Amino acid sequence: MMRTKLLSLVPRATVACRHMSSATKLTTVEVNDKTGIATLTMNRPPVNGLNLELLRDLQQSIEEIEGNKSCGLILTSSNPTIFSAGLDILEMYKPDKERIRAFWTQLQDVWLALYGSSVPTAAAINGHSPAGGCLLAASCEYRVMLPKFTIGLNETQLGIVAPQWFMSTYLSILPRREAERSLNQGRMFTTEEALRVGLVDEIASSKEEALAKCADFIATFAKVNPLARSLTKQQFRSADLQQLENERVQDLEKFLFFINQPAVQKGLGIYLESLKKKSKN
Ligand SMILES: CCCCCCCCC/C=C/C(=O)SCCNC(=O)CCNC(=O)[C@H](O)C(C)(C)COP(=O)(O)OP(=O)(O)OC[C@H]1O[C@@H](n2cnc3c(N)ncnc32)[C@H](O)[C@@H]1OP(=O)(O)O
Repeated sequence: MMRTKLLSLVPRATVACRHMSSATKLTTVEVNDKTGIATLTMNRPPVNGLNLELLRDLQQSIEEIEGNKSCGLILTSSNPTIFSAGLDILEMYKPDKERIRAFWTQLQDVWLALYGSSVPTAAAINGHSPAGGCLLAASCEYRVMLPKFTIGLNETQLGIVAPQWFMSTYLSILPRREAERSLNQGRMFTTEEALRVGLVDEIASSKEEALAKCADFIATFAKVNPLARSLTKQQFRSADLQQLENERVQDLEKFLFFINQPAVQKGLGIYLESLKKKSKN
């Protein structure tokens, strides 16, 4: 049975949204009293690397926003130059057996919750957004990005393979040819390039402006019947969601098999070293 919460199809736009502010350790949720829109901020220095704990907090925050009947969700970062560096490579390099299972399962859960969220979602991409960072942004329905940053699924550049549901997420935004080519290349798009191919919807000159544009997008649903909107979104996304639901155990095993290959471990080690050397220069 599909566990996505598209399914709590409670009308939302008609509900008076109340202010709520809650903090878990690595994410914060703040609801605007006037608009009822929740801003979910990732806050894991230095680069919002998606480790098990940040993923857990993201999941909890998304559930909280769904539960509080917010009118929409805006995902952003507290870091002024990085939206998210993607999966924390330290989770995948020389991994602990139990933890890496929990880590990948939690990533699946976050994707199911965000991509399948019953509320309108938007990402204010206020910094670099490679790989898993791009996955989170692309799981939202709308993206506004600041100039001079990069975004993309760069997995092949690291010698790893983006799984099927990463591909589906890209395909929900990009034309098939563009999605295939850029995934094969592991291409990182500049903000301007991302706008040109449709990976982002708008460019904003500041985080405040990006948040405002995301709120404007969410406001476009104010007069749309919330049940009709939610069911329509569900119809668009259910095949992708259902595919992971059906195959999540195999997806986990495939990930574990792949990540434990000596050549993959070697490649991740070299990549980590190159990142560290870069930050020492
Ligand atoms: C078939 C299916 C099979 C399935 C097969 C498996 C599929 C897996 C899918 C994987 C998805 C992913 O997301 S993989 C992750 C991909 N991510 C990336 O490639 C991003 C790499 N990072 C960057 O490009 C940059 O760091 C960037 C984010 C732009 C920020 O640049 P800055 O100059 O501001 O900062 P840096 O100096 O580089 O980084 C600061 C510190 O953070 C660390 N750091 C940076 N990114 C990190 C990261 N992702 N994980 C851990 N640590 C990271 C650096 O090493 C530094 O550590 P110190 O030196 O100690 O301070």
